[in-house]
Amino acid sequence: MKLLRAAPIIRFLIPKLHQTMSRSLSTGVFQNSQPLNYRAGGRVQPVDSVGQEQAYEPSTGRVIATFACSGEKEVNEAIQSAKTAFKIWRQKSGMERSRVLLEAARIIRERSEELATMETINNGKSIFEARVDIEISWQTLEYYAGLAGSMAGQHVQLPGGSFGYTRREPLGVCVGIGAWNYPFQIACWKSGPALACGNAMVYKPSPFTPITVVLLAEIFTEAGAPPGLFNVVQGAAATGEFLCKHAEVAKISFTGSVPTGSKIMEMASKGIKPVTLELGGKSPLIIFSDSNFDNAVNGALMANFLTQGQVCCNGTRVFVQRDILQKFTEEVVKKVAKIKIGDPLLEDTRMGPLINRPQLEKVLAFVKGAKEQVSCLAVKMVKRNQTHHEVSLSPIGECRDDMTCVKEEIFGPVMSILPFDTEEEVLERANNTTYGLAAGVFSRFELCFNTSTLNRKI
Ligand SMILES: NC(=O)c1ccc[n+]([C@@H]2O[C@H](COP(=O)([O-])OP(=O)(O)OC[C@H]3O[C@@H](n4cnc5c(N)ncnc54)[C@H](O)[C@@H]3O)[C@@H](O)[C@H]2O)c1
Ligand SMILES: C[N+](C)(C)CCCC=O
Repeated sequence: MKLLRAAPIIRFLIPKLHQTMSRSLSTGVFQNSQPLNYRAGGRVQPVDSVGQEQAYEPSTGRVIATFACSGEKEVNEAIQSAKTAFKIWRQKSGMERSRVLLEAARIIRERSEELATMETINNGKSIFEARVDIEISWQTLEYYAGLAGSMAGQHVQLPGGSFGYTRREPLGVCVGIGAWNYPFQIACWKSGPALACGNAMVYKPSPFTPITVVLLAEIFTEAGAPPGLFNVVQGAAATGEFLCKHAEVAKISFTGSVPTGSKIMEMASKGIKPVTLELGGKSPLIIFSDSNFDNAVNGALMANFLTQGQVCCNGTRVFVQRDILQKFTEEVVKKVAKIKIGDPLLEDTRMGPLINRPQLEKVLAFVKGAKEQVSCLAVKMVKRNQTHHEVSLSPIGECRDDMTCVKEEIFGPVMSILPFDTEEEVLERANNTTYGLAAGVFSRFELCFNTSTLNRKI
């Protein structure tokens, strides 16, 4: 049974204003002291390791966790733990599985402020955004809980009164490997459908963000999942490879970059394992001059600066119809200047730091390269914060399709603005990318589009 895939469409989420809740943690305080691996229903230290990693609090650059990367033996232990739970879980009815997922969703909702705070500390995104992430996380589990009870096979009438039927059966032990930009949410996207369908899971988060997924593992146990149903191994590429190559893994669900996705597919092919890949993007956002101007500007800001621009489906190639180009660029620059950058745990902060120093350097190199490619380029460095993982907001004026910053995924707060004249021209250019992930259109006309072909219906 395949894991279900989230719709690859930009959703212009309007974050809700949440009630301010009391928090015991502030920036610069949290220090992890517990094991970060999880198997057989509890936190454990790995039985072997392939090196060590450190996780940081991006807003201060402090090390908040030092942990061993799980070796081959520990990966095997986690898979055996999942196998044990699978034997119990696969016998449960959909309704029984649904109850556990609904209870997990309820606990997440109840603990959402604590979870959002931890996500902010380890990832750097503003608490304002992290709350939305946690809300989407429990909604994801609720959604799959809703499907669990109604999954059924088919009955096929055959000649002579015979019949055939199909059953939907779980695969077994599924592996989830996640990225660092939405640590808790990605773990829910993967575990929700896998567990709802009767599978067990071993999950490996990014070594940059090891903290919150272990809280999810504890929540599943508290919700009534059999011990071993959802396990966590920590580590980087080597640990991920042990997981992908393990003979008893039935399926791999991966979220991350295109180069890693390609390696995962290759490893999976050796064991003829099905894979689900959620990879990077360089998505177009097309703004026609007839669109509601304020909506379009706000949409472009969200599609470029959410989570400091570190979002897979961001609309980073912003195509703007030429007659509104100047007005649009001026308005974006004005609004970007007002985005409050700072301590991500403060209520009014809307942008925190990038995930780490290498990511910041990568982003700044793209901006520098863009300046070199176009002499009249307007790069607006609006503001930098004072911590060591500074953020620069850089809407880049009048880019060309052949520029590196337009072709490659930057994964940072950089918006490339590209003028266009006609609908036919922009559809051609929007689709001219090696990535296929999301797309957005602002217009007053009725539109239909998919990730590979954009068609405008009047
Ligand atoms: N499409 C989506 O839904 C989605 C969502 C979030 C992020 N992303 C993409 O993720 C990328 C950013 O995340 P990242 O930097 O963590 O990506 P990444 O590819 O570097 O790492 C992703 C995960 O893969 C692991 N990994 C690395 N090498 C591996 C290997 N050889 N074998 C097995 N596992 C391995 C990492 O440890 C991490 O857990 C961006 O490209 C972004 O667009 C996509
Ligand atoms: C659609 N969300 C909620 C912004 C999540 C996107 C995750 C991709 O990086």
